[in-house]
Amino acid sequence: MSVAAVDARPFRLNHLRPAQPPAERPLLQLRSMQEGKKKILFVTSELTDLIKTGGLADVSAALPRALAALHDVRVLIPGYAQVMRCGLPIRIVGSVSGHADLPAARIGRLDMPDGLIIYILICPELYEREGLPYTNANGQDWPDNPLRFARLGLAAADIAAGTACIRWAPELVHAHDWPAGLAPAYMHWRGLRTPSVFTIHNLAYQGNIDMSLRRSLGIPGEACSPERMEFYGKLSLLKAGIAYARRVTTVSATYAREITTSEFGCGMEGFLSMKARQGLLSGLINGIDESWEPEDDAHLIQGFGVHDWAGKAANAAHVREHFGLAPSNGPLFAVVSRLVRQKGLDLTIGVARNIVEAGGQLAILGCGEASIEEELRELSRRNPGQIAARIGFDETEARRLFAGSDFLLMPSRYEPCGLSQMYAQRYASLPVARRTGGLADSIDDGVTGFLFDEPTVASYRQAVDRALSVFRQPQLLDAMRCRAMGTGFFWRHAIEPYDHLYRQLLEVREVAHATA
Ligand SMILES: Nc1ncnc2c1ncn2[C@@H]1O[C@H](COP(=O)(O)OP(=O)(O)O[C@H]2O[C@H](CO)[C@@H](O)[C@H](O)[C@H]2O)[C@@H](O)[C@H]1O
Repeated sequence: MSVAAVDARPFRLNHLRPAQPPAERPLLQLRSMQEGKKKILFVTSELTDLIKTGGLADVSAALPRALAALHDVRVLIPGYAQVMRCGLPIRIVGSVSGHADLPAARIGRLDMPDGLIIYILICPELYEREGLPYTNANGQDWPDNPLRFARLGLAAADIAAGTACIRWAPELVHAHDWPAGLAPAYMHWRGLRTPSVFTIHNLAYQGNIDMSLRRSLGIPGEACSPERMEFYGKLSLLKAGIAYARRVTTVSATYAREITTSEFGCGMEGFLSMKARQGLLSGLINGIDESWEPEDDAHLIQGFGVHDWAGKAANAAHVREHFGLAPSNGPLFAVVSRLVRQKGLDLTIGVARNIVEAGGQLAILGCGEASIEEELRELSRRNPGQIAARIGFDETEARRLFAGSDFLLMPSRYEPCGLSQMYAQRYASLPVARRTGGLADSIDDGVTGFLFDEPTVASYRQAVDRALSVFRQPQLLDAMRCRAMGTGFFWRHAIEPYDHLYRQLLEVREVAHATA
């Protein structure tokens, strides 16, 4: 999850379809499914429908919808200016009182057209300002972020305790990334028995704050130890989530293992290893929502299906024209990415010449750190007609790039899961990616994409060469594209482990109640 500066425009409200129970399910079974539905509150700082800076927003929007057939999942999100002016009615349904320096706030309810219920934490002095969720327009963190996201965590605890007066109380709270890390903590400090799950989408963003803020956030003294949320002399909101949640998940099995090592653990490897040994840490791979359908995606210039590459070519022609690339029959490589060090753009700059010398072209869409943006602009200036970088955030162009490109470049230094490589495969663009995290778990090397091991230009170049070689073999290219399109990483195939986890935690709770 990003703290980098990106545009956060509202997205099409209807592009996510709710998961439907299969039509042939007998009525009785459906009724018992309804009865078995558990009330779950997602706590998140981004949601694609309303505000997005990266993959967290996609998961926060798609996973509750995919789970809707099994559970009553609702979402709590801060009432940023972009959320408050989303154009849909927000009804005030409750309120939460102040605590320490956290101001009182109101709870609004937003019913999305597809039925998803979103609770909005309305607190104008904390959230209604021009800028992005974590930063101002210049990319600097909001100085009151500790207060802003502590308020989010405490509101979740208020809702779980039933003190927010919204006439709905979750049986389980699922908090995401550091901005929601204090939700399980406040629940614990309030003595609530409602179980909580905390998901790490990106361990590198930790929400570490000054210890002197403890009192103003209403954090008790017991929290300031290495077994809790103290982290090298600071208080870490991410570590609070890990410490106090009943279970911790991250977004792929490989990343779950990686973060217990010093290479990927960002200083928390010891703490996470302990959680893993206790059986409290697991990796559940992300999915993609049902809108990723190349045959009828309204964003595309022309739809296409397997073996039918005319539509793909139409999108490629559009991309070339839109990006100012010369007409060509050569391979088209794409980058759709937040521009941060994690994503390895420096490595892509290192292989760019190989691509161009082999007759390939490169179209880059992204935004983020100013220095990386400038390096990419410079790369584009040096290779007119062959390499083009568009700095910005654009959902439609991103989809057209996935559809029009032959290969997607994703040389991430680490990647908790990654969604872009899943979108690309669905749209028959073969990912060239580092064998790490969710990239290793979602790309079948030589079958649906190309993996390389070391975060070096030399290792990456070998994978790019393999991609170029496949491009010269149309039958093999066709076969790999068809296999990639068939991988179908849809959420409907990925929700079962979440359902299992929720039920496991709730059963433990019911047994504890029964024996109390
Ligand atoms: N300029 C641009 N214009 C339009 N769309 C753009 C864009 N730049 C990026 N995107 C889109 O933003 C999303 C990025 O999601 P990723 O999962 O690939 O990475 P991110 O690092 O943000 O997410 C973090 O959280 C997710 C969710 O768990 C993990 O998958 C991931 O590994 C972790 O780093 C994708 O939907 C992508 O298409």
